[in-house]
Amino acid sequence: MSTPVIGVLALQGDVREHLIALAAADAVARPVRRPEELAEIDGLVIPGGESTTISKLADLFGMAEPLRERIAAGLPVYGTCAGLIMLAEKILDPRSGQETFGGIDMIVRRNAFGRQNESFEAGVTVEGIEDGPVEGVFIRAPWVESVGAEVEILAEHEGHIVAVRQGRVLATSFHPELTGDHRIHALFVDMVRAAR
Ligand SMILES: NC(=O)CC[C@H](N)C(=O)O
Repeated sequence: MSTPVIGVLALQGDVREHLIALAAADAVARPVRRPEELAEIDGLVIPGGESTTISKLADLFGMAEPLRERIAAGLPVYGTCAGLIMLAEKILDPRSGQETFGGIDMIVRRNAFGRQNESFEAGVTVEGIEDGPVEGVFIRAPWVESVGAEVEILAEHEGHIVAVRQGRVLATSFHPELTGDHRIHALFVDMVRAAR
């Protein structure tokens, strides 16, 4: 089978780190900014950054609606941090005008672990990831406040949900793309392969 092509939503955030991690996990990775580029990818990563900005730019670039539709139609997606927020059905504390793409039946709380200076790293045991915990880098990280019946909880940190999966959509509160450990990207690449 040919190598899957995975886009990284390149409106704002740590796009480059995801491109590198995906390539290391044996995918063809490319930045995606325009609606027509969605037709050329087998899966999509929504990076970490600032979800209010990503939301605004997605509207401006005409990406919000096409993306919502592709995700609802089964496009495999992985969101980290701000990307996790963009995949929620509901944000507890949205900024005005902040909208999400949906994909996971969950309610998230932005900046739940504290502000920038309260960023931290911690080992996180993730369901389905072998060979020990991953290094969780939490930067103004959200947590998942609650999930619907279809959502699998893959990891918790201090009693808060920090990794989830619903069908072909995966999300983590933390940033594996910043660690050089590509196991979670490899899991996502496997999900994309299985969906083809
Ligand atoms: N590291 C991050 O992606 C931070 C997310 C940011 N706090 C937001 O609400 O979008």
